[in-house]
Amino acid sequence: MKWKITKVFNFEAGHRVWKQNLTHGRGAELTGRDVPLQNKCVNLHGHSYTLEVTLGSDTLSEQDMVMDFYHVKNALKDLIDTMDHSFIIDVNDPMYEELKSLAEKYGAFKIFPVPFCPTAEALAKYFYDFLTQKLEQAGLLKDVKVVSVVLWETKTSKAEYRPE
Ligand SMILES: Nc1nc2c(c(=O)[nH]1)N=C([C@H](O)[C@H](O)COP(=O)(O)OP(=O)(O)OP(=O)(O)O)CN2
Repeated sequence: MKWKITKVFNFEAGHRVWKQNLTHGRGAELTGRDVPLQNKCVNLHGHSYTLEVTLGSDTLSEQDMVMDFYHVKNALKDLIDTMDHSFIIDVNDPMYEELKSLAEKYGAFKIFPVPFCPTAEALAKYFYDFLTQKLEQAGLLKDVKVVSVVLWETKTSKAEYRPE
């Protein structure tokens, strides 16, 4: 694609990687047996997420833009506002029902249910699919595509989803 633009978003959210399995998961062979393994990401914890959304096009609009950054921001604004300060939880997580009833009982925290373990990889795809659907609904997909979504979970860890 000839042009690419990137918009960056920040939000805070909690989650837990209930599927983390450092002992038997992919790559376990790379960590020495003598290293004490702690699946610390199964704990409820939070991140200051940074989301980088890249759109691309081979043509520019009448305004000489791929798309105004303002519109990119607004396409994701409601979703980001909803996820901000929420607890992102997999509906398949064994703790889901209990955490959901706690959230309902006390009304003290909002949960954001998703149908997958909320790793950075899976969340990056979630944002990709959401934005692609928005572009499709607006009839924009013939001109503009989502090129990639990068999600920073910590200062040292990010995941990228780029299907092509
Ligand atoms: N491939 C993935 N691995 C891990 C994910 C993930 O989404 N994808 N997530 C986690 C945890 O959520 C964790 O909070 C982040 O992991 P990690 O980078 O290991 O965090 P640290 O702060 O310990 O990193 P340091 O660089 O050692 O400070 C786990 N793995």
